[in-house]
Amino acid sequence: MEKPAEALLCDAAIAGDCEKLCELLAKGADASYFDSVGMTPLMYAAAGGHADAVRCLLDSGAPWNALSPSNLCAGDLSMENGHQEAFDVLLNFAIQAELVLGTIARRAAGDVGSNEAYLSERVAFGEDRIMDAESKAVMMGWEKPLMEAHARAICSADGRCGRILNVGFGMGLVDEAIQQYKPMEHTIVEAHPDVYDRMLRAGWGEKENVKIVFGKWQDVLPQLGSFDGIFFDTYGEYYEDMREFHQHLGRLLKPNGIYSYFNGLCGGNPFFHVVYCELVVLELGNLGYSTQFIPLPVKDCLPEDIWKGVKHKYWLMDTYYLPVSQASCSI
Ligand SMILES: C[S@@+](CC[C@H](N)C(=O)[O-])C[C@H]1O[C@@H](n2cnc3c(N)ncnc32)[C@H](O)[C@@H]1O
Repeated sequence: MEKPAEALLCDAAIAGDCEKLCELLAKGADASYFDSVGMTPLMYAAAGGHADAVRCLLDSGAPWNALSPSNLCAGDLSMENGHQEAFDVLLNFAIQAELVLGTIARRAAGDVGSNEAYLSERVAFGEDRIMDAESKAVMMGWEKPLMEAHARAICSADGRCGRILNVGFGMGLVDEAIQQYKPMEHTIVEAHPDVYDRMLRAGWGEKENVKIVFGKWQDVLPQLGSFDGIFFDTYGEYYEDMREFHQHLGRLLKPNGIYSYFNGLCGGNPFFHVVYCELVVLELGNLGYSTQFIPLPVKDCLPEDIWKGVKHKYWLMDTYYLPVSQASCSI
């Protein structure tokens, strides 16, 4: 008995047989098919490094972001197996797709998302974490070395620590690290009333060089001046919100200033993470900023039991890529 067209599609993808793939697809075989082990033809083509087959399947509507039962997408499989050409084809396609999708989503929504629910609910403060009402972690202590590295990056513009802005106080880890550099002025924007209350009780309101601005960054930006270093790390917001923040960098960041953000975008999947790193590079590039990533190993910060009691594991990779952005002309 002849196999179904989609099973033949998988066979052709495994073999990298583009002629057969084209023939099957032209006859209507479904490029988004998952076989009995949860794999798609695109995943097979990517795992085998068949770049032309990957192209052909993507052009026929194969979903680039479909996940296997082990939570791997075609891009992860090309990456894991060291197939650079197939990886590049997938990466370029994914970036274009997300750019288009973002534009469509913005048009449909009319505005960026909102984290009103998070801001109106209580948060719980633990020794090494802040949790929201749904048992998701707002901030965790394991990020301390990352926050110290972010502080170092944004406090070094022109070799001195001038005016610094941090958006999102959380556990105050990055702010404690920023204080070590004795900034001329240190502005902190925080929107959650419980976090704000806690920072006041911890004495942040009395520090001479610290100015706390309570409110959502979206609402308080007009009150802020311009800065030598800016760090952005909010919670419950989307990529679109950060993208919106970036539109204000031209006014907020001084010409030689340094901008960085918590790079947790798609922290659960290596390929999606690369796609979003590249997307930010591209979008900041269009705004006149050049971005470099400093790789930081984080495996040792994440012992097995770190996620105990946390509903969503927001970071699953061994390396953190710390972004450092500066106006292209100042580099
Ligand atoms: C992940 S935590 C920041 C952690 C911080 N970098 C640290 O070192 O501890 C995010 C913080 O952003 C705040 N936040 C969320 N949305 C915000 C908004 N729109 N404007 C200002 N702050 C916001 C949250 O209440 C939370 O305190």
